[in-house]
Amino acid sequence: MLRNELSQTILEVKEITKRFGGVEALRGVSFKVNKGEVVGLLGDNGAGKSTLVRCISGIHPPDEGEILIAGKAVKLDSPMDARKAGIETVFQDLAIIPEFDVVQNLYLNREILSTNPVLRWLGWLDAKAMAKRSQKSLNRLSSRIPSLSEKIVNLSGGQRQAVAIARAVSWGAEIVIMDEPTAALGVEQSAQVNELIKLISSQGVAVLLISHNMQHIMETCDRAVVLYQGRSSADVAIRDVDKNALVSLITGASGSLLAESA
Ligand SMILES: Nc1ncnc2c1ncn2[C@@H]1O[C@H](COP(=O)(O)OP(=O)(O)OP(=O)(O)O)[C@@H](O)[C@H]1O
Repeated sequence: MLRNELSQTILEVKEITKRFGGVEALRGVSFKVNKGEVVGLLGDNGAGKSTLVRCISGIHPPDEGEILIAGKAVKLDSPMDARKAGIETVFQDLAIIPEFDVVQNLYLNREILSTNPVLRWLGWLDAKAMAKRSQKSLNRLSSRIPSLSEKIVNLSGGQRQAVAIARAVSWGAEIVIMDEPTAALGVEQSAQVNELIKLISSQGVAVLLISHNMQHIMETCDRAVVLYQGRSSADVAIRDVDKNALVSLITGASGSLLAESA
């Protein structure tokens, strides 16, 4: 049974430390995320959440510590390294181009070239193949995007999130990190994003969710990891806490609460 549990750990962050000059933004942070699990990454302003996400996304190399994917230590020197390791990050700006349509955004920087050798040589894209695969990615997310040829600029905030999440998943992500995915959304669209998160986790994709919205965390996450002044101060199952307890952990009022085995 222990072996089964271990084999389910998709991401492990081990004793990560990151300094910026004299500022120690992360001080030996450790936690695990299992396959298909939704874990909230919580912490007050300046606690170290963004720095930790940047370390896991290959943007900031940590000064000390290790990142393991499926039990194997990985060196993430660039966002491409992280992507190759199965880590996709959906940042708040979503990194989508509003003037491009859904398909163009799903295939940004990884367009499929035409199968015809001459057209391929000329750099022609296989629009049909891209549209087919895009539809598959979006179907997988049961999304309500009206049309693949719709420009992003015409989509709602929730639909844009769906496109960004679909792209992350269609790149074969084992773990998707989402930075405040519902911050700019209304109630109904937030609920749709929550549904998407639950859907991809039910398909085995792990999600690390940064949010200041306790309701969102309570509704969506299985577990929460709390950072306090650059340290992991709590690792709790959501079923064991309520909103007030989470807030106390974030503000440091409850002290440290680390699970024996996350
Ligand atoms: N590039 C940088 N250079 C210097 N200091 C930095 C840099 N990035 C982050 N820090 C510092 O590291 C600490 C952690 O910041 P970080 O942005 O990771 O926190 P956070 O939890 O994401 O906060 P917020 O919720 O406000 O975004 C802060 O003291 C911050 O000032």
